[in-house]
Amino acid sequence: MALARAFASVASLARQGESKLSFASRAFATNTTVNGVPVEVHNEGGSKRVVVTKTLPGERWLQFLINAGCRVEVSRHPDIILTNATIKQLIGTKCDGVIGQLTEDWGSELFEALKQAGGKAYSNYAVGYNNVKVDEATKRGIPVGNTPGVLTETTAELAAALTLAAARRVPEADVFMRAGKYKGWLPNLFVGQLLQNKTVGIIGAGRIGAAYARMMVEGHKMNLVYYDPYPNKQLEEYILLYGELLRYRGEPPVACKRVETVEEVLKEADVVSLHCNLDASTRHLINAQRLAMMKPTAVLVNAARGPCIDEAALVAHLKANPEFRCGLDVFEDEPAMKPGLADCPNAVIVPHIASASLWTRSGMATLAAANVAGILSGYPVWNKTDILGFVDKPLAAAPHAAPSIVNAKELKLKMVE
Ligand SMILES: O=C(O)[C@H](O)CO
Repeated sequence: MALARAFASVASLARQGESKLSFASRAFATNTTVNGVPVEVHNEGGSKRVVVTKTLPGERWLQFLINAGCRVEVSRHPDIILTNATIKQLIGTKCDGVIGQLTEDWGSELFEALKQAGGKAYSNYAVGYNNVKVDEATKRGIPVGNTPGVLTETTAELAAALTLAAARRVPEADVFMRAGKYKGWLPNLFVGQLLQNKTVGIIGAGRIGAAYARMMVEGHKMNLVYYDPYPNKQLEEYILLYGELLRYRGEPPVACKRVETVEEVLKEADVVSLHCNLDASTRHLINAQRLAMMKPTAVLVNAARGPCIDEAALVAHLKANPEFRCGLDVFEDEPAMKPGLADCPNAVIVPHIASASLWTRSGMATLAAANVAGILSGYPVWNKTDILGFVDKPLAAAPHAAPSIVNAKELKLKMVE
């Protein structure tokens, strides 16, 4: 405990030191326009030009770029989703690196513009990169960064929040209260589903899926059934040990089972949460046929990517099965919803906020900046799962590396040993 407290106070002192530094850099920011697009400029005299397409949270990320000698231009364009035309205006004729958003279309057009401007690095401000055609970047020799490791618990927590909110009908009850409809306690008012001792299913047992599974198994003593092409031995061992603890305490143990097909998860689980990447094999992974296999009282959660679910089929299923519930953080035609979804009281819907904790969003900014700064500084690629050295340690102690470059192998970039 004492050690943990000491560590926390050192980390907090380090953070205070950093924010003093960064207030200074914020104070020196100036506003200008680039090809008609308003931008905020930091470290005006920096020799490398880095464009950031949206304002990012936190301060530490800026220091990574400034320390690497970058002039940083942050777009102040009022549109929430920038068009390729606007991004090309921002890139202009000389640009060394870009930090872009998951809402942008990073394909041949933008990577060609970046290449023509002398660009050497791109980082997505996200762990997912289905908006990036990585082969188009690789073809042009441009490393592509992403931000793994800081979203895990935050995203899993939101998936768990959606699960509970859907199972226990929290938003419906909230709306009812605000409408002044509550006239007194009733045995049948907003009766939902108990999770304890039921079965949670996950599709995709990577970092986020496993964190969610642990939360649901440990928090609610649920059994786990999962589908993933690869077994997650760590997760299985964790649940086995937790089961042993329960057995030792005289309680029924929890069980964990990996199955060969998505269908087995859907048929067996009371709650199913998606934690897969979006690619051709997972587009409409959940369709009308598979929805029909699920229990009529099941809860379906998606904090991965919208197109993993055929959303029109889901709307039809929600309407036909009022006891079926879903919790959605992402949508097939984001930011739009399929017609009818907003009218389904059995759907809990939030605007892609699974990673929206301050620590995570600041950490994502730091990793994205460290990716671009690292590549522009000629550093090797970190290629390890422990990225806390970039986000939580004093800045001076951060590794001299680019934390996560998804096409590092294809580009034969040097890795940290
Ligand atoms: O891929 C990501 O990083 C998330 O979807 C952002 O919330």
